Amino acid sequence: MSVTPEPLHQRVIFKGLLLMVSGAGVFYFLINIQRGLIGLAWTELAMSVASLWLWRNVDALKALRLWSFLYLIPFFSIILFALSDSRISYGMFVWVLLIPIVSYLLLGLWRGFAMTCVFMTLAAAVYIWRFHNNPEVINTVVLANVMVCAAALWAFSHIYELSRERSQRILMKLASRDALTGLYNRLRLTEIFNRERQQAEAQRQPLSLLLIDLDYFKKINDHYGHDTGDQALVAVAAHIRQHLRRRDSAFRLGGEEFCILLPGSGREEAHALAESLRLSLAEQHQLVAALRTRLTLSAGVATLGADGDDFVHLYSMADQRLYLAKHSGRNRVISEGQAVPEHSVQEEKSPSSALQTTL
Ligand SMILES: Nc1nc2c(ncn2[C@@H]2O[C@H](COP(=O)(O)OP(=O)(O)OP(=O)(O)O)[C@@H](O)[C@H]2O)c(=O)[nH]1
Repeated sequence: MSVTPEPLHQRVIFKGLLLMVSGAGVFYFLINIQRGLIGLAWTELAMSVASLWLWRNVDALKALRLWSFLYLIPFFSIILFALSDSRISYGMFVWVLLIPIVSYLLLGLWRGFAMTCVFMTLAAAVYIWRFHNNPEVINTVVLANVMVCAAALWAFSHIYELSRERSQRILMKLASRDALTGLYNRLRLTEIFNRERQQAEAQRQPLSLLLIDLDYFKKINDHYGHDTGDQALVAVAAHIRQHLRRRDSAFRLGGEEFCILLPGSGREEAHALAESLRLSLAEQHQLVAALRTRLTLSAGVATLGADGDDFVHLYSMADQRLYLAKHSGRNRVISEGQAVPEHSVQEEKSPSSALQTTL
Protein backbone atom coordinates (compact mmCIF):
# COMPACT_ATOMS: atom_id res chain seq x y z
CA MET A 1 0.00 0.00 0.00
CA SER A 2 2.90 2.40 0.66
CA VAL A 3 4.47 4.30 -2.18
CA THR A 4 8.26 4.35 -2.03
CA PRO A 5 9.45 7.85 -2.77
CA GLU A 6 12.46 8.45 -5.01
CA PRO A 7 15.57 8.39 -2.78
CA LEU A 8 16.95 11.93 -2.61
CA HIS A 9 20.55 10.87 -3.21
CA GLN A 10 19.78 9.49 -6.69
CA ARG A 11 19.13 12.91 -8.22
CA VAL A 12 22.27 14.36 -6.65
CA ILE A 13 24.42 11.45 -7.82
CA PHE A 14 22.92 11.58 -11.31
CA LYS A 15 23.73 15.29 -11.49
CA GLY A 16 27.31 14.62 -10.37
CA LEU A 17 27.72 11.88 -12.96
CA LEU A 18 26.32 14.10 -15.73
CA LEU A 19 28.69 16.91 -14.82
CA MET A 20 31.66 14.55 -14.70
CA VAL A 21 30.80 12.95 -18.05
CA SER A 22 30.23 16.30 -19.77
CA GLY A 23 33.69 17.48 -18.65
CA ALA A 24 35.45 14.14 -19.35
CA GLY A 25 33.69 13.91 -22.75
CA VAL A 26 35.25 17.18 -23.94
CA PHE A 27 38.65 16.18 -22.53
CA TYR A 28 38.66 12.78 -24.29
CA PHE A 29 37.25 14.34 -27.48
CA LEU A 30 40.30 16.64 -27.69
CA ILE A 31 42.74 13.80 -26.97
CA ASN A 32 41.13 11.28 -29.32
CA ILE A 33 40.69 13.71 -32.19
CA GLN A 34 44.47 14.28 -32.06
CA ARG A 35 45.08 10.54 -31.98
CA GLY A 36 42.93 10.07 -35.07
CA LEU A 37 40.17 8.17 -33.23
CA ILE A 38 37.54 10.21 -35.03
CA GLY A 39 34.47 8.00 -34.46
CA LEU A 40 35.16 7.63 -30.74
CA ALA A 41 36.02 11.33 -30.32
CA TRP A 42 32.71 12.52 -31.84
CA THR A 43 30.73 9.93 -29.85
CA GLU A 44 32.36 11.26 -26.68
CA LEU A 45 31.55 14.83 -27.62
CA ALA A 46 27.92 13.87 -28.33
CA MET A 47 27.75 12.15 -24.91
CA SER A 48 29.24 15.25 -23.32
CA VAL A 49 26.64 17.55 -24.92
CA ALA A 50 23.77 15.19 -24.01
CA SER A 51 25.06 15.02 -20.41
CA LEU A 52 25.24 18.80 -20.17
CA TRP A 53 21.69 19.14 -21.48
CA LEU A 54 20.42 16.54 -19.02
CA TRP A 55 22.36 18.17 -16.17
CA ARG A 56 20.62 21.48 -16.86
CA ASN A 57 17.20 19.78 -16.86
CA VAL A 58 17.63 17.07 -14.25
CA ASP A 59 15.75 18.91 -11.49
CA ALA A 60 12.60 18.91 -13.61
CA LEU A 61 12.81 15.23 -14.64
CA LYS A 62 9.87 13.18 -13.35
CA ALA A 63 10.80 9.54 -14.07
CA LEU A 64 14.36 9.84 -12.79
CA ARG A 65 15.02 6.09 -12.71
CA LEU A 66 13.91 5.71 -16.33
CA TRP A 67 16.13 8.60 -17.43
CA SER A 68 19.07 7.13 -15.49
CA PHE A 69 18.45 3.77 -17.12
CA LEU A 70 18.27 5.31 -20.60
CA TYR A 71 21.43 7.31 -19.91
CA LEU A 72 23.54 4.48 -18.49
CA ILE A 73 23.06 2.23 -21.52
CA PRO A 74 24.89 4.58 -23.98
CA PHE A 75 27.36 5.65 -21.27
CA PHE A 76 28.48 2.09 -20.54
CA SER A 77 28.31 1.17 -24.24
CA ILE A 78 30.75 3.98 -25.09
CA ILE A 79 33.16 2.72 -22.42
CA LEU A 80 33.00 -0.78 -23.95
CA PHE A 81 33.28 0.63 -27.47
CA ALA A 82 36.44 2.53 -26.46
CA LEU A 83 37.88 -0.58 -24.77
CA SER A 84 37.32 -2.69 -27.85
CA ASP A 85 39.58 -0.38 -29.91
CA SER A 86 43.11 -1.80 -30.02
CA ARG A 87 44.60 1.72 -30.07
CA ILE A 88 43.22 2.42 -26.58
CA SER A 89 45.46 1.42 -23.66
CA TYR A 90 44.25 -1.30 -21.27
CA GLY A 91 44.43 1.26 -18.44
CA MET A 92 41.06 2.40 -19.75
CA PHE A 93 39.59 -0.73 -18.13
CA VAL A 94 39.44 1.05 -14.78
CA TRP A 95 36.31 2.77 -16.13
CA VAL A 96 34.59 -0.62 -15.99
CA LEU A 97 34.78 -0.42 -12.19
CA LEU A 98 32.28 2.42 -12.32
CA ILE A 99 29.60 0.09 -13.72
CA PRO A 100 28.42 -1.56 -10.46
CA ILE A 101 28.74 1.55 -8.32
CA VAL A 102 26.82 3.83 -10.66
CA SER A 103 24.23 1.18 -11.57
CA TYR A 104 23.29 0.37 -7.97
CA LEU A 105 23.31 4.00 -6.85
CA LEU A 106 21.11 5.18 -9.69
CA LEU A 107 18.87 2.21 -10.41
CA GLY A 108 18.40 0.57 -7.01
CA LEU A 109 19.01 -3.04 -6.04
CA TRP A 110 17.54 -5.29 -8.70
CA ARG A 111 17.75 -3.02 -11.74
CA GLY A 112 21.30 -2.15 -10.68
CA PHE A 113 22.10 -5.84 -10.37
CA ALA A 114 20.69 -6.58 -13.84
CA MET A 115 22.54 -3.66 -15.43
CA THR A 116 25.79 -4.69 -13.74
CA CYS A 117 25.38 -8.32 -14.86
CA VAL A 118 24.90 -7.30 -18.50
CA PHE A 119 27.71 -4.74 -18.75
CA MET A 120 30.27 -6.56 -16.55
CA THR A 121 29.76 -9.69 -18.67
CA LEU A 122 30.22 -7.65 -21.85
CA ALA A 123 33.31 -5.95 -20.35
CA ALA A 124 34.82 -9.37 -19.49
CA ALA A 125 34.12 -10.55 -23.05
CA VAL A 126 35.76 -7.43 -24.56
CA TYR A 127 38.76 -7.85 -22.22
CA ILE A 128 39.32 -11.48 -23.20
CA TRP A 129 38.66 -10.80 -26.89
CA ARG A 130 41.17 -7.92 -26.95
CA PHE A 131 43.94 -9.40 -24.84
CA HIS A 132 43.72 -13.16 -25.24
CA ASN A 133 47.07 -13.12 -27.09
CA ASN A 134 48.74 -10.71 -24.69
CA PRO A 135 50.54 -12.53 -21.85
CA GLU A 136 51.28 -9.18 -20.13
CA VAL A 137 47.58 -8.73 -19.49
CA ILE A 138 46.23 -12.27 -19.50
CA ASN A 139 48.25 -13.71 -16.66
CA THR A 140 47.26 -14.95 -13.24
CA VAL A 141 48.37 -11.92 -11.22
CA VAL A 142 46.83 -9.26 -13.47
CA LEU A 143 43.62 -11.28 -13.91
CA ALA A 144 43.36 -11.89 -10.16
CA ASN A 145 43.81 -8.17 -9.43
CA VAL A 146 41.19 -7.14 -11.95
CA MET A 147 38.68 -9.81 -10.96
CA VAL A 148 39.04 -9.47 -7.17
CA CYS A 149 38.78 -5.69 -7.36
CA ALA A 150 35.75 -5.77 -9.69
CA ALA A 151 34.02 -8.49 -7.63
CA ALA A 152 34.65 -6.59 -4.38
CA LEU A 153 33.22 -3.36 -5.80
CA TRP A 154 30.20 -5.24 -7.13
CA ALA A 155 29.61 -7.01 -3.81
CA PHE A 156 30.01 -3.83 -1.73
CA SER A 157 27.67 -1.91 -4.03
CA HIS A 158 25.09 -4.70 -3.70
CA ILE A 159 25.38 -4.90 0.10
CA TYR A 160 25.24 -1.12 0.42
CA GLU A 161 22.09 -0.82 -1.69
CA LEU A 162 20.46 -3.79 0.05
CA SER A 163 20.94 -2.24 3.49
CA ARG A 164 20.02 1.24 2.25
CA GLU A 165 16.70 -0.03 0.87
CA ARG A 166 15.99 -1.96 4.09
CA SER A 167 16.72 1.10 6.24
CA GLN A 168 14.53 3.21 3.97
CA ARG A 169 11.65 0.74 4.36
CA ILE A 170 12.00 0.78 8.16
CA LEU A 171 12.17 4.58 8.24
CA MET A 172 9.17 4.84 5.91
CA LYS A 173 7.21 2.56 8.21
CA LEU A 174 8.22 4.52 11.31
CA ALA A 175 7.33 7.78 9.62
CA SER A 176 3.94 6.65 8.38
CA ARG A 177 2.63 4.60 11.33
CA ASP A 178 1.38 5.63 14.73
CA ALA A 179 3.85 4.19 17.23
CA LEU A 180 1.20 3.19 19.80
CA THR A 181 -1.46 1.50 17.67
CA GLY A 182 0.37 0.63 14.45
CA LEU A 183 -2.35 2.33 12.39
CA TYR A 184 -1.35 4.87 9.73
CA ASN A 185 -0.66 8.30 11.17
CA ARG A 186 -2.01 11.67 10.07
CA LEU A 187 0.87 12.22 7.63
CA ARG A 188 -0.39 9.46 5.32
CA LEU A 189 -4.01 10.54 5.33
CA THR A 190 -4.04 13.06 2.46
CA GLU A 191 -1.70 10.93 0.34
CA ILE A 192 -3.86 7.79 0.67
CA PHE A 193 -7.07 9.80 0.32
CA ASN A 194 -5.87 11.36 -2.95
CA ARG A 195 -4.93 7.96 -4.32
CA GLU A 196 -8.30 6.47 -3.34
CA ARG A 197 -10.15 9.47 -4.77
CA GLN A 198 -8.39 9.06 -8.14
CA GLN A 199 -9.35 5.39 -8.22
CA ALA A 200 -12.91 6.10 -7.08
CA GLU A 201 -13.34 8.69 -9.83
CA ALA A 202 -11.76 6.50 -12.49
CA GLN A 203 -13.92 3.50 -11.55
CA ARG A 204 -17.03 5.60 -10.73
CA GLN A 205 -17.08 4.10 -7.26
CA PRO A 206 -18.11 5.88 -4.05
CA LEU A 207 -15.63 6.82 -1.33
CA SER A 208 -16.43 7.75 2.25
CA LEU A 209 -14.44 9.20 5.10
CA LEU A 210 -15.23 8.40 8.71
CA LEU A 211 -14.00 10.48 11.66
CA ILE A 212 -14.20 8.79 15.04
CA ASP A 213 -13.57 10.23 18.49
CA LEU A 214 -13.80 8.26 21.73
CA ASP A 215 -16.19 9.69 24.30
CA TYR A 216 -14.99 11.03 27.65
CA PHE A 217 -11.57 9.56 27.17
CA LYS A 218 -10.02 12.08 29.55
CA LYS A 219 -11.98 10.44 32.35
CA ILE A 220 -10.46 7.06 31.47
CA ASN A 221 -7.00 8.54 31.81
CA ASP A 222 -7.86 10.41 34.97
CA HIS A 223 -9.50 7.44 36.62
CA TYR A 224 -7.48 4.45 35.42
CA GLY A 225 -4.17 6.11 34.55
CA HIS A 226 -2.41 6.87 31.30
CA ASP A 227 -1.10 3.32 30.79
CA THR A 228 -4.61 1.87 30.85
CA GLY A 229 -5.65 4.70 28.53
CA ASP A 230 -2.88 3.61 26.15
CA GLN A 231 -4.01 -0.03 26.34
CA ALA A 232 -7.57 1.07 25.58
CA LEU A 233 -6.38 2.99 22.50
CA VAL A 234 -4.50 -0.10 21.29
CA ALA A 235 -7.60 -2.24 21.86
CA VAL A 236 -9.81 0.25 20.00
CA ALA A 237 -7.35 0.24 17.08
CA ALA A 238 -7.52 -3.59 17.01
CA HIS A 239 -11.30 -3.38 17.15
CA ILE A 240 -11.33 -0.98 14.18
CA ARG A 241 -8.96 -3.25 12.22
CA GLN A 242 -11.30 -6.21 12.74
CA HIS A 243 -14.10 -4.26 11.08
CA LEU A 244 -12.13 -3.17 8.04
CA ARG A 245 -12.36 -4.74 4.63
CA ARG A 246 -9.28 -5.34 2.54
CA ARG A 247 -9.20 -1.95 0.81
CA ASP A 248 -10.17 0.20 3.80
CA SER A 249 -7.45 2.14 5.62
CA ALA A 250 -7.47 3.28 9.25
CA PHE A 251 -5.52 6.15 10.77
CA ARG A 252 -4.93 7.43 14.27
CA LEU A 253 -4.98 11.17 13.90
CA GLY A 254 -3.75 11.83 17.44
CA GLY A 255 -5.12 11.42 20.96
CA GLU A 256 -8.38 9.45 20.84
CA GLU A 257 -9.28 10.48 17.29
CA PHE A 258 -9.32 8.02 14.40
CA CYS A 259 -10.16 8.20 10.72
CA ILE A 260 -11.19 5.48 8.28
CA LEU A 261 -11.25 5.69 4.49
CA LEU A 262 -13.86 3.44 2.91
CA PRO A 263 -13.35 3.01 -0.84
CA GLY A 264 -16.40 1.54 -2.56
CA SER A 265 -18.74 2.67 0.24
CA GLY A 266 -21.41 5.31 -0.20
CA ARG A 267 -23.11 7.15 2.63
CA GLU A 268 -25.38 4.30 3.72
CA GLU A 269 -22.74 1.62 3.71
CA ALA A 270 -20.27 3.86 5.56
CA HIS A 271 -22.95 4.75 8.10
CA ALA A 272 -23.73 1.06 8.61
CA LEU A 273 -20.05 0.22 9.17
CA ALA A 274 -19.67 3.08 11.64
CA GLU A 275 -22.82 1.95 13.47
CA SER A 276 -21.55 -1.58 13.66
CA LEU A 277 -18.23 -0.31 15.07
CA ARG A 278 -20.05 1.87 17.59
CA LEU A 279 -22.42 -0.84 18.78
CA SER A 280 -19.83 -3.57 19.04
CA LEU A 281 -17.46 -1.28 20.98
CA ALA A 282 -20.21 -0.19 23.35
CA GLU A 283 -21.09 -3.85 23.98
CA GLN A 284 -17.58 -4.78 25.12
CA HIS A 285 -17.71 -5.04 28.89
CA GLN A 286 -14.01 -5.18 29.40
CA LEU A 287 -12.02 -3.84 26.48
CA VAL A 288 -8.77 -4.23 28.42
CA ALA A 289 -8.17 -6.05 31.68
CA ALA A 290 -7.78 -3.00 33.95
CA LEU A 291 -10.78 -1.20 32.53
CA ARG A 292 -14.11 -1.88 34.18
CA THR A 293 -16.09 0.63 32.12
CA ARG A 294 -17.38 0.41 28.61
CA LEU A 295 -16.04 2.82 25.99
CA THR A 296 -18.15 4.52 23.36
CA LEU A 297 -17.41 6.50 20.26
CA SER A 298 -18.93 9.31 18.26
CA ALA A 299 -18.48 9.48 14.51
CA GLY A 300 -19.08 11.74 11.54
CA VAL A 301 -19.35 10.40 7.99
CA ALA A 302 -18.76 12.29 4.72
CA THR A 303 -19.02 10.95 1.20
CA LEU A 304 -17.19 12.00 -1.95
CA GLY A 305 -19.40 13.93 -4.34
CA ALA A 306 -22.37 14.51 -2.03
CA ASP A 307 -20.25 16.26 0.63
CA GLY A 308 -17.33 17.61 -1.39
CA ASP A 309 -14.85 16.77 -4.09
CA ASP A 310 -11.60 17.10 -2.21
CA PHE A 311 -10.01 16.12 1.05
CA VAL A 312 -10.46 19.49 2.76
CA HIS A 313 -14.21 19.62 2.14
CA LEU A 314 -14.82 15.98 3.01
CA TYR A 315 -12.78 16.16 6.19
CA SER A 316 -14.44 19.38 7.23
CA MET A 317 -17.91 17.88 6.68
CA ALA A 318 -17.06 14.70 8.63
CA ASP A 319 -15.63 16.88 11.40
CA GLN A 320 -18.80 18.99 11.58
CA ARG A 321 -20.88 15.83 11.85
CA LEU A 322 -18.60 14.46 14.53
CA TYR A 323 -19.04 17.72 16.41
CA LEU A 324 -22.78 17.36 15.95
CA ALA A 325 -22.63 13.80 17.27
CA LYS A 326 -20.73 14.98 20.35
CA HIS A 327 -23.18 17.78 20.98
CA SER A 328 -26.18 15.54 20.40
CA GLY A 329 -25.23 13.34 23.32
CA ARG A 330 -22.22 11.30 22.06
CA ASN A 331 -22.24 7.56 21.33
CA ARG A 332 -23.76 8.08 17.89
CA VAL A 333 -22.97 8.26 14.19
CA ILE A 334 -24.06 11.18 12.02
CA SER A 335 -23.81 11.03 8.26
CA GLU A 336 -26.21 13.77 7.16
CA GLY A 337 -26.76 17.44 7.95
CA GLN A 338 -24.19 19.82 9.29
CA ALA A 339 -25.73 22.28 11.73
CA VAL A 340 -26.68 21.55 15.33
CA PRO A 341 -30.43 20.84 15.14
CA GLU A 342 -32.86 23.06 16.98
CA HIS A 343 -34.23 20.17 18.97
CA SER A 344 -31.03 18.78 20.30
CA VAL A 345 -31.18 15.03 20.46
CA GLN A 346 -31.76 13.82 23.95
CA GLU A 347 -28.70 12.23 25.39
CA GLU A 348 -29.50 8.56 25.43
CA LYS A 349 -28.72 6.38 28.44
CA SER A 350 -25.50 5.34 26.75
CA PRO A 351 -22.50 3.49 28.05
CA SER A 352 -20.74 6.86 28.07
CA SER A 353 -23.38 8.37 30.31
CA ALA A 354 -22.99 5.25 32.39
CA LEU A 355 -19.27 5.91 32.32
CA GLN A 356 -19.82 9.44 33.62
CA THR A 357 -21.95 8.11 36.45
CA THR A 358 -19.53 5.33 37.29
CA LEU A 359 -16.55 7.67 37.37
N1 LIG B 1 -3.59 7.37 27.35
C1 LIG B 1 -3.48 8.27 26.39
N2 LIG B 1 -4.24 9.37 26.43
C2 LIG B 1 -4.14 10.27 25.45
C3 LIG B 1 -3.26 10.11 24.38
N3 LIG B 1 -3.36 11.20 23.56
C4 LIG B 1 -4.28 11.99 24.10
N4 LIG B 1 -4.78 11.44 25.25
C5 LIG B 1 -5.78 11.96 26.17
O1 LIG B 1 -7.06 11.95 25.58
C6 LIG B 1 -7.87 12.88 26.31
C7 LIG B 1 -8.77 13.60 25.34
O2 LIG B 1 -9.57 14.42 26.09
P1 LIG B 1 -10.63 15.40 25.46
O3 LIG B 1 -10.09 16.01 24.20
O4 LIG B 1 -11.05 16.36 26.54
O5 LIG B 1 -11.81 14.52 25.01
P2 LIG B 1 -12.74 13.51 25.82
O6 LIG B 1 -12.42 13.47 27.28
O7 LIG B 1 -12.68 12.21 25.10
O8 LIG B 1 -14.15 14.18 25.64
P3 LIG B 1 -15.07 14.17 24.36
O9 LIG B 1 -14.18 13.96 23.16
O10 LIG B 1 -15.68 15.53 24.33
O11 LIG B 1 -16.05 13.10 24.55
C8 LIG B 1 -6.91 13.80 27.05
O12 LIG B 1 -6.99 13.52 28.42
C9 LIG B 1 -5.55 13.43 26.54
O13 LIG B 1 -4.54 13.53 27.52
C10 LIG B 1 -2.44 8.93 24.37
O14 LIG B 1 -1.63 8.71 23.46
N5 LIG B 1 -2.59 8.05 25.38
